Amino acid sequence: MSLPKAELHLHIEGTLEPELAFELATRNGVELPYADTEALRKAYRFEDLQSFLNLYYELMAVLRTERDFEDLANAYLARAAAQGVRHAEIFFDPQAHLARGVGMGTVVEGLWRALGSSEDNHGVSTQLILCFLRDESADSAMATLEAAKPYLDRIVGIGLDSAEVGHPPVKFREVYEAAAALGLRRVAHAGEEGPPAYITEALDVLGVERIDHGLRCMEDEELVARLVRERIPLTLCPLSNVRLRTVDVLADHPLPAMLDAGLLCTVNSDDPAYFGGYAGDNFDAVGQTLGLSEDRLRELACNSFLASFLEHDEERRARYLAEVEAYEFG
Ligand SMILES: Nc1ncnc2[nH]cnc12
Ligand SMILES: [Zn+2]
Repeated sequence: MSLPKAELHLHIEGTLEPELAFELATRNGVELPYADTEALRKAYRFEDLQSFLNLYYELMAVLRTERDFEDLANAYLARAAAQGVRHAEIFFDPQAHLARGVGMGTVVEGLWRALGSSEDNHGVSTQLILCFLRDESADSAMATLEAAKPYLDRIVGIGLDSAEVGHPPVKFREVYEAAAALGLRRVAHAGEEGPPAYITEALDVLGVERIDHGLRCMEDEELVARLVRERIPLTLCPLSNVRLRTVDVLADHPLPAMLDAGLLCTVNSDDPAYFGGYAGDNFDAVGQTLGLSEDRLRELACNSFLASFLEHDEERRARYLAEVEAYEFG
């Protein structure tokens, strides 16, 4: 669906399509434990978040040079643009690269080669969000923030991802405080597999402005009321939820109930190469399977721009919102 939209929950490493993975493996002399793209695609059957993360981290071995990160980002931006994405706030996972000896500069400069010219090349404005891996230590997160300091002009904010259960937000209190002092915006994954209490903690302890996923808020009526009252955006990822078995089937997804409750929901793709669809595919899927009306789809698209970190450019935001209003469904 080419309805104009912002993508606010997208891991750039999760856009690594099998074809590009093999191309980069060949270019860098990295051996992948899969015979070909077809064999790799067959590995894309996940039991839960961890089983996905195992493959996600394994395949990152092919990303080694600035050019690799540039190619990865350009491939994503071209696909996103074709599906109506006008603005993308893109996560990256530096710790997963630093651990392999790939430096912060290689990652950020490589991504920036694509992001810096994205408006001209793809018609997509972009921002970059550095994510900490919550299954690594708080000290490691702090060292990562330190390593990012020379690149802060390229980074709008910080996030928190990877294995959620057992790694509550409070573990990262100090690093979020340090990031806030640097003027960085704050988001965090919470309530994907973890309990509603992690959502509350992310708001109260980490001071986040958006919750990534947040699906499990629906188990706590008071929390839902608070999220509605405080207009906290949730960056939902419906196809991801099905692939990672957070919901059994898309038809059971709580998105309609969440919209009815007045939550500020957005629809995003998370790791589109792994979960069977980019942003527009997610919109198509919820439109068709959940029977969302055109008004609801338009509301989701408007929400994405309202929830974005575009305050510095209200003129642009107004232009994007006008594009949503003017969009004609086919
Ligand atoms: N859906 C997800 N949840 C947590 N960490 C992630 N890293 C990449 N995708 C993720
Ligand atoms: Zn995610």
